[in-house]
Amino acid sequence: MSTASTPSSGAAALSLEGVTCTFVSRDDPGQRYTAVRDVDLRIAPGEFVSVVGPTGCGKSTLLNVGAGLLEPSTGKVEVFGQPLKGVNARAGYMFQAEALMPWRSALANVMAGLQFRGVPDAQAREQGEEWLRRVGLGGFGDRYPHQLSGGMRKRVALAQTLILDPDIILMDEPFSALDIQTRQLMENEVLELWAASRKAVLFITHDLDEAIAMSDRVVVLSAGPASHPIGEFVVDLPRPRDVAEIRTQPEFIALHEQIWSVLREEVLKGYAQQKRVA
Ligand SMILES: Nc1ncnc2c1ncn2[C@@H]1O[C@H](COP(=O)(O)OP(=O)(O)OP(=O)(O)O)[C@@H](O)[C@H]1O
Repeated sequence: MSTASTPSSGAAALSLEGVTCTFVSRDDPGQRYTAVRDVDLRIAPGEFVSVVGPTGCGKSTLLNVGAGLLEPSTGKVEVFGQPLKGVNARAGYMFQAEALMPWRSALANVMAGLQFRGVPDAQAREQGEEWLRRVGLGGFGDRYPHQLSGGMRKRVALAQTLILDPDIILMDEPFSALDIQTRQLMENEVLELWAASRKAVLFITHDLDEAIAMSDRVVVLSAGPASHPIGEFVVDLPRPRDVAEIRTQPEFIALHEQIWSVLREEVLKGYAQQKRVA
């Protein structure tokens, strides 16, 4: 197994150490459910890390911990060497669900974060237009979310996240609702934008192909309860990458086989659990 360690020099952009999260059980309020247990996860500045694992294993839970939206039951969370208190102000998020404000145009959506930060309107507008151009939506600023396709809405959401220039980008299955062609276009766009500014990225996905194609490192989580990392793989495929083309490379296929051999059993366990619950 090409086990990896994060570059150790300097503080991690995001570091989770011994993180455990327990919830009141949804089935039996008298019981507690341990979603993740004793998780260590470090993302270096500029590193693109994907977390894969079976459905319901705790991927979003870890992302929420990194975002500061969920306080772990035990464990330590640090952002650039500082303990995280409250919401992670150095992070930007992109979630699976649509987060655009339907009453605002695309441009107004992209500008919103800057306006909330008190940036004067004219400046926010200028930057908003620039970001819409960067995500290929130059002429669409006055459209409302319902007038845009799913892929275009994702581009607006991407611009909305990146305009704030976060040092850490947290993405929770951002493209899972898109058709495969649009999805691959968006993945390539994200890689291009990432290459230009090299932020730390924590990317959550179900899709192992997507994880390998995008990342520097793939972390595999075990099935829950008490999910934890059971494998870590360095992806040393050359960049820039085209996510559609790279899948045909022998190195990609070999790595896919290697990771899948670890992930497969966990996916089966996760699936069996879901069936029991259903
Ligand atoms: N607030 C909560 N209260 C109770 N249980 C919760 C809560 N949040 C998450 N869980 C449970 O913790 C486990 C992990 O959930 P999480 O959403 O992190 O998994 P996931 O790997 O992101 O799932 P998916 O792949 O389906 O998106 C699940 O069993 C879920 O039901």
